[in-house]
Amino acid sequence: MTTVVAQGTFDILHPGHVHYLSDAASMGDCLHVIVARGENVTHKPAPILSGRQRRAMVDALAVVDEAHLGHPEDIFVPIERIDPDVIALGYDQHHDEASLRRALRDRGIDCGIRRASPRETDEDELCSTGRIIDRIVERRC
Ligand SMILES: Cc1cc2nc3c(=O)[nH]c(=O)nc-3n(C[C@H](O)[C@H](O)[C@H](O)COP(=O)(O)O)c2cc1C
Ligand SMILES: Nc1ncnc2c1ncn2[C@@H]1O[C@H](COP(=O)(O)OP(=O)(O)OP(=O)(O)O)[C@@H](O)[C@H]1O
Repeated sequence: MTTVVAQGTFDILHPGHVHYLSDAASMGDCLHVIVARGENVTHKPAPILSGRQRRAMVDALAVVDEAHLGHPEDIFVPIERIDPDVIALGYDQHHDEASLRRALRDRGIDCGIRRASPRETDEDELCSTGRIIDRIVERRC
């Protein structure tokens, strides 16, 4: 039984998220997803939707076995609880694999790190939360 963990903000779901989570699910038998707390999303604008709503939407996807709202202070607490075999990072996620590997080793967590693939996007698809919001502003405001 191979347990995989994926994580992200998942604000306003789009096909890029579904691709990432399907790819992560294909790396094992059971997929857990950690949904970032709004206060910890510091590298881009804060999410529009609440953590509770983002978690519920991710949890409803068929490829996801269980979605968890992330820990507010220590990102390794849910990892210790889930005890995954693999952490699947999104293709463009900013996390540095070497430092993540070191932090996992320091905490005594034995798991691999893999990268998901990017999705080939059709011209009529918007696979970015930021771009979906830009289009809403452009067309409705
Ligand atoms: C292994 C791992 C575990 C994480 N666990 C949490 C967590 O418990 N709580 C949280 O708020 N963020 C957690 N994060 C951080 C966010 O998911 C991530 O840094 C970010 O804010 C979402 O980025 P993205 O939506 O741009 O991909 C974790 C990140 C990693 C790599
Ligand atoms: N087109 C895509 N192909 C594959 N994975 C994707 C794609 N779009 C998003 N993802 C994955 O889903 C993860 C979580 O997405 P996130 O919540 O950061 O949304 P986003 O749409 O990338 O946000 P934004 O466009 O506002 O930066 C991303 O880090 C990325 O790895």
